[in-house]
Amino acid sequence: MRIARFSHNGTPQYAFVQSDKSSGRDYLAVLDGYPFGSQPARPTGERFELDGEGIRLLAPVIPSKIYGLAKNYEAHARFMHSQGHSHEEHAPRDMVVFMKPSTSVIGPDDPIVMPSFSDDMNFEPEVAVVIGRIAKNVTEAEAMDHVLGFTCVNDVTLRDLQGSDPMWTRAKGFDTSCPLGPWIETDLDWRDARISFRLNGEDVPEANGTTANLIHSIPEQIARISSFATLLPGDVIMTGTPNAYGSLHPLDEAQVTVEGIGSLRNVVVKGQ
Ligand SMILES: CC(=O)CC(=O)C(=O)O
Repeated sequence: MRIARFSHNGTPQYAFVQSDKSSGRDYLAVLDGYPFGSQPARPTGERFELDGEGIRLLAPVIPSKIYGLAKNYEAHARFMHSQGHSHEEHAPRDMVVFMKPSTSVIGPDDPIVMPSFSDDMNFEPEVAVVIGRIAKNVTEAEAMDHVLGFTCVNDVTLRDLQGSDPMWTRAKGFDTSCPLGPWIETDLDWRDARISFRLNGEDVPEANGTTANLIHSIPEQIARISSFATLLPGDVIMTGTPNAYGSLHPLDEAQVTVEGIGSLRNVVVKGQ
């Protein structure tokens, strides 16, 4: 099932994304509430065409917290090293977790604003986990019961500041650094979710990968993070960049695709 957050003439609402087989069109079946918690939201009967007038998809959640995994794929760790962005040739054995603030989140088709204080902005396509139920000290075996679903994320990173600042707070936490969407897919094969990236409509095969190659699995990530912080409904975990990253410049179109979810598209604009 696909759960989208959208606005119709400015009012944000949740909906199931449904395909009408006879017309071949996609619809938003409006829900009577929030898709988290013990009372499941139900369709109200109202529906809109997905590409209808006045309809805009929004980031599927406004998380209280966004965690990110760094160097969670061996291919990515090796790529970072080959670019001179990391001293270590291999991925660290221990999990490396960082955060982005909620103000970094943007939705599908929202602009990524390249800050004037950076000359080196990179895309990082990833699978994002959306938490559905409070998770505190959960085991790996229990972890997936706390997940609502999955979405696409672009962990946009200012590589120059990642090297020069003592922390990654600016490099990974600036406004618009977390494009998220297009919706939450609840039925993903998360053990082998295929990630790909297109830049200005062209495939970037060296950025592609699959969650089958994760070093720390999704249940392991949830268990570890919930051992030091309470994960709330709507919180997001970015599971890691599978492979190469690359540069983004003003006017570039960045498109993250996860097979079984869909595509997240954003255009870069120059900031102040
Ligand atoms: C150091 C990084 O930027 C690595 C990262 O974010 C990743 O996904 O891996």
